[in-house]
Amino acid sequence: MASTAPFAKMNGIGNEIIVADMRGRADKVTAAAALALNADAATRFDQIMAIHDAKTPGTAYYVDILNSDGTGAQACGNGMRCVVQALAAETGQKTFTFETRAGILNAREHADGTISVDMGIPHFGWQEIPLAEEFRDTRMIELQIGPIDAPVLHSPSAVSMGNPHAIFWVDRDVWSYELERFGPLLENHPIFPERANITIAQVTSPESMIIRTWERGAGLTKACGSAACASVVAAARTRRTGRSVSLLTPGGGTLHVEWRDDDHVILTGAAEWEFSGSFDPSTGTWARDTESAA
Ligand SMILES: N[C@H](CCC[C@H](N)C(=O)O)C(=O)O
Repeated sequence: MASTAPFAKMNGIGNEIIVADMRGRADKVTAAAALALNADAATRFDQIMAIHDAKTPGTAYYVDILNSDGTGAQACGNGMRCVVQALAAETGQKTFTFETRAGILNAREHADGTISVDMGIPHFGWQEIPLAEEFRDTRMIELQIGPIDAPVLHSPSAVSMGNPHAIFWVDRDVWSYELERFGPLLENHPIFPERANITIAQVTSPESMIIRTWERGAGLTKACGSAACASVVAAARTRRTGRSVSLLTPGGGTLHVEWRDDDHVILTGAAEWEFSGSFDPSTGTWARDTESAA
C-alpha cells in the first residue's frame, strides 16, 4: 500500500471538495481512489483538488483536478478557493500562483475571509470550447432538448473557461426544469466532443442571476464556479447583464464574478473546512483525523 496523504474535506458554497495534499510525492490520485471516496457518504465530493509540487518556475503548486467520476477537469473555481483557504491557513500567505491543466492562475484571500480566483480569459471559438461542428457565433448555438416543436431548453451560449460550458437562458424559475433528466443527455451530446458542463441561468437584473449546473463528470452540484464565470461572460456578451454580476447558486450561496476590461474573469466567494483525514491515493481508503471536528 502506498503511504497515505493528508486531505481536507471542504466546500465552496456547497460545491463538495476534497483538497488532497500530494506535495513531496510522485504519485497521483487515481480514478479508482476518486470513485471509492465518492462512494462513501462521508467523503462524497464533486471535485478532488490534488496539490502537487510546482512544475513551472514562478508557480507555487501544481493542482490536479478530478471529477467524482474519476475524469480530469481543467478548471474548478470553487475548488481553487478551498485550496487557497487551506494553504493560507497553513502558511499565513494571502496570495498564490498555481498551475492547472488550463494554465497559470492567481488567487488571493481577502481580509474578510472571502477568496478571489483569477480564472483567466474566456474562449469563444468553436474549436476552443470545443464543439464538434463549426459555429461562427457561439453566443447562441443550435441545440435543443425536448419535443422538436416545443423544446424545453434551446439555443445555449457556449464558452470555454478552460473547461467547456453551455448556458441555457430561461425566463422561468430554474427549479422548474428537470436538469437531472436533461443534464446527462446534454453533457454527452455529440456536439460536445469533450462533453460539457450544462447550466440553466435566469437573469434577474443587469447585476444578478440565478444558476443551476449539471457538471460534466459530477452531475448536479450545489454550486459551480467556472459555470458562474461562463454564465456571466455569456450574459455580458449577449447584453443580458453587465460585466460584474452576483449569482445565486443552488446551495443558497452567492458568488461574484467580474469580467475585467483586461479580459480576465475574477471569481469571488467563500470556502469552508469540514474535517481532515488521510487517505491512500491509489485506493481511496481513508481515515478521519482524531482531533478533527465531527
Ligand atoms: N465545480 C467546478 C467545476 C468543475 C468542472 C468540471 N465538472 C469539469 O469541467 O469537468 C467549479 O467550481 O468550477
